[in-house]
Amino acid sequence: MDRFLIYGGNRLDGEIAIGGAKNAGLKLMVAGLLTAERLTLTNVPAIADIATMLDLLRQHGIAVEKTDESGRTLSIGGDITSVEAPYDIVSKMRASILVLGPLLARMREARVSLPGGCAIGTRPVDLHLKGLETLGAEITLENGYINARAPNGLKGDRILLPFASVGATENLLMAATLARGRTEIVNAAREPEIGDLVACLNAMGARITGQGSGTLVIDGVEALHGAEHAIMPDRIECGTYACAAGITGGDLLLLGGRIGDLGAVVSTFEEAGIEAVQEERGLRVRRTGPLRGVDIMTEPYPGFPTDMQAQFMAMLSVAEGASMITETIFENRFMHVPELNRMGARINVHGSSAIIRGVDHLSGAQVMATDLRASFSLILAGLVARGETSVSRIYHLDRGYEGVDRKLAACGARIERIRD
Ligand SMILES: CC(=O)N[C@H]1[C@@H](OP(=O)(O)OP(=O)(O)OC[C@H]2O[C@@H](n3ccc(=O)[nH]c3=O)[C@H](O)[C@@H]2O)O[C@H](CO)[C@@H](O)[C@@H]1O
Ligand SMILES: C=C(OP(=O)(O)O)C(=O)O
Repeated sequence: MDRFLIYGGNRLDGEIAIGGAKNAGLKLMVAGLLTAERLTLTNVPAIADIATMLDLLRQHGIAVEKTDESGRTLSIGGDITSVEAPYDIVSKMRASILVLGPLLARMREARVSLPGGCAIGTRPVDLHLKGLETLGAEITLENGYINARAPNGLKGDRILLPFASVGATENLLMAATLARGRTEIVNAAREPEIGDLVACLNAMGARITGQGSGTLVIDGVEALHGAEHAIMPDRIECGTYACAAGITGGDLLLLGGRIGDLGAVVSTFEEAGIEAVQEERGLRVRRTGPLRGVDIMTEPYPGFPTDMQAQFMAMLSVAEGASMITETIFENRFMHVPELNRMGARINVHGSSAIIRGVDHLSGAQVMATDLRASFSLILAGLVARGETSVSRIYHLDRGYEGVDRKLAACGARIERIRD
């Protein structure tokens, strides 16, 4: 199992290229199930989750080809020969559940393994299933699988989501593009990745309006056609490297980064003493003075994203004063706390809140990554810790970040990947 060795203390200066967004790319690949024609995606990141989604699409019989040398362009298309998403793939990556709506819409049946929980929470899919039932699907759960049928096709209706779930919004949105008549998704999630999916689906011939308003209106069409779409830049990768500039007191130009996608993260950076300015080539991020403690509550977009919580916690562990972070999206997303505390942080968790008392310095230690964003919080801590930090179980990190050691080292970090 690979690990990272980091020698802390260097300030980061330079440029880092931000890749295509994992949380947009995965759904855009799934959108390829909605048409027999070719969907071409560009700006595809080279991360493990994209490779897993590629396996899943191939399992459904879809041909996926890399059409340029760098592998950043994928051409997806063909006939669906299997409507089953098996446990061994779904258990590796929860986003696999998103094939359910498109398979039902196009093939009128689907059999998808229940994803189950993961390190950050129980993560049920009840809202996906209830919404599809509202569109006329018959759903049963058996032997750990969701069996879904819509023998007469799906039929548009009004769906009120009790919580603005990202995945449920995406699953229902894709299903509704091929349903008969009009579907309204009320209290739909407003994350920028959903905007990217809407843009691609509309380019494929879907009729969707209302993105960003909280209500999506979808007028179903007979069939979708091929299209070409560039995956949006990854706002979480961008925010993560912005934290690397912040914690090391550096100055980074995050190429391709877009301030407009960051929502509440921008004002939180400002409060903490970090300036983020949009430049022509990307987002310039630098520290303007000492790091200051801030209070954060995670919320659906445009609120502060749960996917940036762990990275901010690492940064605030060396800020002046105290901070409080309240996690409202997932019930178990503080797994990085004991590891940060092993490096000398002073963090106490009380229920869904963590109190972080800033310390003068962290010290290098052997720590273990527990999930994707937690992994990067340990790297951030390692970048400023005194001495050597070893972060193990970085397969979590490889799910969603490309070339971390290369990108950080190019800006002055001392980090190396050890292949044990
Ligand atoms: C691949 C991808 O894009 N993942 C993102 C997506 O995950 P994901 O799509 O799973 O996130 P959701 O918005 O659906 O989930 C948020 C909360 O709602 C709960 N819930 C969700 C669906 C449901 O049917 N029932 C239910 O109770 C979940 O358990 C969780 O506590 O959005 C999250 C919230 O911004 C991000 O942290 C993830 O990085
Ligand atoms: C939680 C995340 O991803 P997933 O939903 O795929 O687990 C994430 O991207 O931080």
